[in-house]
Amino acid sequence: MKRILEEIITYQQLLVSLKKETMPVEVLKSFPGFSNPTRSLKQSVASSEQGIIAEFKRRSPSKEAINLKADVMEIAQSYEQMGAAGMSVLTNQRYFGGSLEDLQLAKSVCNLPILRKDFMVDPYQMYEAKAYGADAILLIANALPSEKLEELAVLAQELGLEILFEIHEAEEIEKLASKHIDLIGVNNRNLSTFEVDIQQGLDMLPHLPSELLKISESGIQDTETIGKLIEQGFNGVLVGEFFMKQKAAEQNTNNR
Ligand SMILES: O=P(O)(O)OC[C@@H](O)[C@@H](O)c1c[nH]c2ccccc12
Repeated sequence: MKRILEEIITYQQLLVSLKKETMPVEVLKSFPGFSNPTRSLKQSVASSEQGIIAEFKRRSPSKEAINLKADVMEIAQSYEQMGAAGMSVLTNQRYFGGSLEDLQLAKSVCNLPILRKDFMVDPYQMYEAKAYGADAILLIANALPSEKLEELAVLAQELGLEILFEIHEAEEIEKLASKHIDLIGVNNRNLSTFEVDIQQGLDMLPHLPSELLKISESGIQDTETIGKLIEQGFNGVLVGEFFMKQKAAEQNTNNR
């Protein structure tokens, strides 16, 4: 069942071992991004009405093409104009058609806090995230053992990166101490079957620590659903495909 997730993790580990050779941590530390102050995603979500984290995603394993020709700078600016609280950028090339350069470009053209959306498996990726301008990173409960999650979280915090901790089942919250969590993401999509169940995410709300900011992630396809999720107790939402498809449709009409 966990096949695709396992495949991605194995691939990530291999990729990281190659990158460590070509771009050592010492080099990453010399990137200008390293001295950037953090734009707080947590504060931005907390002070925003709907806490929208808008995602940049060209394709995905569950959908293939979403918006292959998307221009990251244009979209970053339009997300900011639309009033998003933050932007999530997929940096995974193989499965999502994204890159760290996309993240760097997004960061450079808007003032939104930027989340590096990727499968984090190694401390190296924390340095990389910081170097390319991320303000926050994603840690997926289901992807790693507790000890590894903690190791990555400690380093991320040392580097000034905030943490969005993603769970799919309420019990997974126990895999990482809340002192390491800035935002908790409830993924409505099962990463093994790709099935989406927004109600299941809503049902988890009473089981989550009340002091943490809660984000409903994935499968949100209209503004009514955003309103409903916020009304029922989420502090924010993470929306990718819906916005990226809208942008693709706008592009088509403009080019006609
Ligand atoms: O495009 P959607 O259905 O609105 O979903 C966005 C986001 O939640 C999704 O991309 C996502 C959630 N968790 C992830 C982990 C890795 C990669 C991607 C994701």
